[in-house]
Amino acid sequence: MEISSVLQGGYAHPLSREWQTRKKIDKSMLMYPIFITDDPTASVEISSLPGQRRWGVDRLEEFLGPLIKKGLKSVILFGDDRGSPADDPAGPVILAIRKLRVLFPSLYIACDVCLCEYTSHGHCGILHSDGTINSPPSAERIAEVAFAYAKAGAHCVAPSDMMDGRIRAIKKRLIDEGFGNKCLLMSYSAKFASGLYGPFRDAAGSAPSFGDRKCYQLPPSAKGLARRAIQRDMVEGADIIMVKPALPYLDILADAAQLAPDHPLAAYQVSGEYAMVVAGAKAGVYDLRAMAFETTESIVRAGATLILTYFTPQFLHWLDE
Ligand SMILES: NCc1[nH]cc(CCC(=O)O)c1CC(=O)O
Ligand SMILES: [Zn+2]
Ligand SMILES: [Zn+2]
Repeated sequence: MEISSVLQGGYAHPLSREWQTRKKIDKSMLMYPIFITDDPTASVEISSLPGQRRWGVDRLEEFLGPLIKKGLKSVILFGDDRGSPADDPAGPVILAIRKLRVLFPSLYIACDVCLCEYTSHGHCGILHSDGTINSPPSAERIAEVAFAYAKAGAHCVAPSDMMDGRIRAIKKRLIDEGFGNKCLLMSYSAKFASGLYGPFRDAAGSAPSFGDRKCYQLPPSAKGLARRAIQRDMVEGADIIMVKPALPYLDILADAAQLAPDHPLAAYQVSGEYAMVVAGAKAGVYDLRAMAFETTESIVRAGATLILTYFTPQFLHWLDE
């Protein structure tokens, strides 16, 4: 089947149908990033991300139950486990997907797909012996992991690796396996090599052990590359286009809204943006709530229909006031 003829994966769920329209910030636009660790009983503070924790599978009910009562609609799962492959059936992310589907049938479950949290070198793809990226097998491996998450019950797979060809490889794999009309494909399309991922790399244990990610994540000033990546991913079958980080890249978000007016648009307010807003408030520069709203409303104004943010629990509360 032609990749461009399969649209149903993008609106198979009531929540992904909501993301098809642009509007003011509301609870359905918030996707909460959570870190699943391999110790099932763990609940461990992440010092670089104030207020956020790593959670074991057995603790998810007490953690998410109250948030779902307040209106949490969706989460995106990140795993950290250098000792086992990303698609290990007993790995933390797959166990969490299965558990959440049973515990909270209405919760929309997206999964970040990458290799860096699971490889010894901490890079997002498979490397040649000289340390450069080997794209074709990387895309195939990423597609295999994405399919494993879809099969476990994920509503959405979201590759953050930035390997060339992975969107086509994943979409094709989902279609070939009969998941084309069930699982949404959200592409981290315009993902920049940013200094704002530091707290996340701490949390997920995914800092590269040598070198950096500049050969696959985009140079911060490369507007043209970002536009080409967005257009490429639309052609390859992405159901949602994402820009990441959010606040320093609002022009890219506005470009994406213009290049992809018919796609839902996601923005990732990343770990360093969150840490920055919290730190500024703590230093008395501004009020936390006011600045959380200002930054998020700016992201929506630039064109986002979906926001991945660590402020989600606080917004669920603030939006009720
Ligand atoms: N591919 C790994 C990944 N997936 C999401 C983030 C960043 C998320 C955040 O900072 O909140 C990163 C870090 C990176 O690429 O270095
Ligand atoms: Zn990742
Ligand atoms: Zn990665």
